[in-house]
Amino acid sequence: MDCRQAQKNKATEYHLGLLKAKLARYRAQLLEPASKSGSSGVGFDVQKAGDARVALIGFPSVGKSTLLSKCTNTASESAAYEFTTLTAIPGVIEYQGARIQLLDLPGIVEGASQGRGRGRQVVATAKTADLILIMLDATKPEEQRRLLEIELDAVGIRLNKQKPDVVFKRRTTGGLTTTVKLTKTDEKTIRSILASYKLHNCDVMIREDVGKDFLSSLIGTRKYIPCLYVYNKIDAVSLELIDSLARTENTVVISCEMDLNLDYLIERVWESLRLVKVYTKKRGERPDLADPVCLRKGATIEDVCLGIHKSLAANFRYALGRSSKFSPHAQKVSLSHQVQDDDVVSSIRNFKRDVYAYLVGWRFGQYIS
Ligand SMILES: Nc1nc2c(ncn2[C@@H]2O[C@H](COP(=O)(O)OP(=O)(O)OP(=O)(O)O)[C@@H](O)[C@H]2O)c(=O)[nH]1
Ligand SMILES: [K+]
Ligand SMILES: [Mg+2]
Repeated sequence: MDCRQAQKNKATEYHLGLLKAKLARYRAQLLEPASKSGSSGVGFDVQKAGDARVALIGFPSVGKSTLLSKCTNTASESAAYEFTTLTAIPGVIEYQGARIQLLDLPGIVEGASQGRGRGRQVVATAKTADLILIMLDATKPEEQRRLLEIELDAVGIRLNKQKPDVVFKRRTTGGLTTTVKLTKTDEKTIRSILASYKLHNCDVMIREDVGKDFLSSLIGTRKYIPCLYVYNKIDAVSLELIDSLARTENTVVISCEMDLNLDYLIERVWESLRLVKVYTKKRGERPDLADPVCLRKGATIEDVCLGIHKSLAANFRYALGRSSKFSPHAQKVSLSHQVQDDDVVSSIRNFKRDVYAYLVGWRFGQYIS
């Protein structure tokens, strides 16, 4: 070996050494308790994109990155060692005309919510998701699922639970209305809870038999997020186990490596997101089926307008509603009118440059002009 080659090798070794040290430091951080200044409850700095965000949460090496690489055009490194993924990696699933952001995240460990390593950052990111995929290794003991639920619960994430039906408005005067009989708590307790949060000047309307913890959902510390439990690596377990897992509620079994059931998983993701597709249509033309506006269930004409262009809602007068759920005759509906899946929305400008939006019927995929 000549001298130059030896020097080159030395330089390479040096850089590799630095790189390895850096990686080792990152990996150590993932397991360290959080410092006071460092990893707070703030999520990774990844822009929300597309129509919905789905976060992958799981222990290390369950196959999160393998799944991202299989379902999207983004490659995320996967390997047999733990903490291969060190940050949030977004990919896009295109399905039914919707663009769903899938977020690959570092594996978390028990105690993540308490600040073990980057776990806080991971669970904080999960809180921004429209759907959480709890990814599990089918070859590992069943308790893994409960351990992850505990971590998410600790940061205020309620999985597959309905948000309490309570309306809350800050006002200059206060008032409490209950429209149902309360059995788990009483008005006096609720008043004292409100007072303890110094919420004297607000209107609270309780329309459900809530418990004492309803308030945390009101002030935003609780998030109600749908969740699917995804058992990976079913290529390595018995048929009996696969059978019983697959029959469990909100559960999908897959094998990333063998490409088993991945299409079905995406179908279930789509279903769980409960997105509503609304097609836009230019006057005299057929609706644009290739590029629907995707909205949350319960979305209104106003949301549709905002999804198309900001100015549309501002110039809005009324909409003519003729969705499949309504009579075949056009009728006026307001901005707050809720749209249905497969509705068609069309915008027209009249002479005064006012913008109207109206719905026309779309039934069983059959366009009624
Ligand atoms: N048998 C089997 N192995 C799999 C499957 N999917 C992934 N693996 C393997 O599991 C290991 C971990 O995969 P990763 O995708 O890196 O897992 P991860 O959850 O992203 O891991 P971290 O980023 O370290 O948290 C790799 O060796 C994969 O080849 C599967 O369906 N079956
Ligand atoms: K891994
Ligand atoms: Mg990974």
